[in-house]
Amino acid sequence: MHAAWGRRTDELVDGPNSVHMSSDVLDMWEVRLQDIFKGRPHDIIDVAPTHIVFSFSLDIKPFRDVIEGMRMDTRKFRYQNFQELYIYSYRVVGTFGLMSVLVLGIAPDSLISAQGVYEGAIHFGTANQLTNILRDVGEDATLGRVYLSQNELAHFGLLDTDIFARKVTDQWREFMKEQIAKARIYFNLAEEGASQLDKASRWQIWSALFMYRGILDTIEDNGYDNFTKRAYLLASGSETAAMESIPLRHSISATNQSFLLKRRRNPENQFQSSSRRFHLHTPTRRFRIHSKLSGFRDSKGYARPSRLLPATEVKICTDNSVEKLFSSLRDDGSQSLYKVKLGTSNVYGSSLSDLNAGILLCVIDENGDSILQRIPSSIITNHATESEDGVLHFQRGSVDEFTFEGPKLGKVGAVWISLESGQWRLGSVSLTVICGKQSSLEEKDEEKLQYTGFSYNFAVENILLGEGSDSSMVQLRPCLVTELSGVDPVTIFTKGLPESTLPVSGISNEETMREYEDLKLSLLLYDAMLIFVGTSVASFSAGENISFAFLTGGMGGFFYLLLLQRSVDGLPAAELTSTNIGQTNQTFGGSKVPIFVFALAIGFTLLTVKYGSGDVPIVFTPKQLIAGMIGFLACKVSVVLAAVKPLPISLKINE
Ligand SMILES: CC(C)=CCC/C(C)=C/CC/C(C)=C/COP(=O)(O)OP(=O)(O)O
Repeated sequence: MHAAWGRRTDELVDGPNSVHMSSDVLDMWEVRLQDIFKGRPHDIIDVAPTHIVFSFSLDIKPFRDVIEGMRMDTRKFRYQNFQELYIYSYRVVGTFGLMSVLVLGIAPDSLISAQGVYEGAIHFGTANQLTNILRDVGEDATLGRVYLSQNELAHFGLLDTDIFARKVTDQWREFMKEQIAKARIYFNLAEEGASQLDKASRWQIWSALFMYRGILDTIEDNGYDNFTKRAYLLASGSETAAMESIPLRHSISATNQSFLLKRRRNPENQFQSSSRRFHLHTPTRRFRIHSKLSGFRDSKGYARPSRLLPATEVKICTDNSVEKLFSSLRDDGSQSLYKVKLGTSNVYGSSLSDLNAGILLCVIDENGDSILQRIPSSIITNHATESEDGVLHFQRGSVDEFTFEGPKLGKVGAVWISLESGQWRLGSVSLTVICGKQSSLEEKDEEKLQYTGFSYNFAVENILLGEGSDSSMVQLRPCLVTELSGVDPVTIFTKGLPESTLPVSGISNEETMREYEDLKLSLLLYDAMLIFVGTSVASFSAGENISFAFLTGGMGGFFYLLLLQRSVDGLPAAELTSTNIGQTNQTFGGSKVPIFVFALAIGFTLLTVKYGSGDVPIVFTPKQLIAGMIGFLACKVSVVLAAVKPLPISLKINE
């Protein structure tokens, strides 16, 4: 909770929107915090904190104190005495220590009271903050900030101006010696508390204590010149800089909440910025929030993931993994298998821009029961045989399929999709959930286990998430729910639903074919209408012969269109698509030949009736030739009409 929430809070002051930082923003942040504690997360990244709050029965007080620390940071640039500095240190770091104890755990055979351990944690925060302040005196001075007790400075005859002058004087050295001694006292007090932590967590805290203490040693080694030299841990060099860049908050959350908040270090961000505020330095910004500050979401209209349930890690969907998952699926109906298909848009630049980032997926059922999953951009499986090993996901035009096992949810009401950092354009989403149903005795004998499930489709149209977009998260509600049942769920999982049951998302083959069929039929109908109208007009205004010539030309044009359509249908692409369209093709496949034959029959009948008697000489006047030509050209006019406004005939027929 504290890691993810702290990181987001840190973003407010250090992130891209920090320029908007104001007391209003902090007030809003506090409202969001209260909502988390009421079980009403505003967005996907609030889901994990909400879960942790309820799982560990966390108290809201330290979180409020963090926000208060931020308020201090926006308005307070001088600290009169150590007391003020202590309060500030507690708020921005000690709070984190306090919250961590619950996650780290106290040893059952602890020699001191729980309160003593909590105090140790606060002391660690104080020691760490004092150390950071001493390390960053020079950097803070360039920002016009002095995080040192004014009274203590005065005690050594020092003023702010001495700090801005950046001179290592004797007074400064004496002052520094006293400050370092004080920080060491707090480290010692922290160590007493750390020794009472759960055995599994102790080593982590001890090593952190050891590392942070090293900063004080380095300041001494630098002759107390913290104006122009930065004290790295242990010694200078890339290795130590890298050590420094693994913040404790980070490693604690990674160890203890890994099932929820897996993240990697960003190798680009190895150096720290000025250490004030939360000291959640650059590497911790893996959970960057890209929503603009104006983008605080109104939670009305949003699904409420009020109860977060654990699920297994996400795996790449392969025949192998699906079979394994199904074989391990409990048949008491309490577990379900989930398969999610995430398509990345085809639009240029849609690929996930930050390869260290993951996609967050939250599946929320109608009762608020939810599963939160982090899907990394590349999943390394343990099985060397898996051909998909290390494949990069979320690339332009790709459709990535993942599976996981989780508790049985009710009907899915919504999914939330978000990305940790960078930018990504979502193209399509579908979700299939299969639940093993307990088989009856009779069925058990036959070893036939019935599976039930749902397939959910979501209408998605190239949704840009992250940088460059107003939002880092999207909520999708299912637009089509298909109920599934049967005895062979593996096929549905690996091969997907039969094409005919799939809905259209974007422009599918089926839709394209329907449009094509509409176009074809529109052409013929428009042409037939033009021939009919033209012939009628000609017979009233120019006589029978002219109208007959028009009709003959029109019929010629009609045949021409039919032949043209037949040859287009014969092209490989059309054949390919027609095999996919199933239903649509059946509707029109049968009628194509009769229309052609019917039209031919009418044409021949007309000609036979007209000329078969031998009364009319088969010689055409120029007027008749022109009328015939105009009749033929009616097919061209129908091409224009059909292109401008195709008649939606096939859709209607299908419906
Ligand atoms: C009983 C006991 C001692 C419990 C330990 C509690 C605990 C985990 C305290 C950590 C406080 C601390 C040093 C935070 C700084 O983390 P950071 O990663 O932000 O540090 P940085 O800003 O200096 O890099």
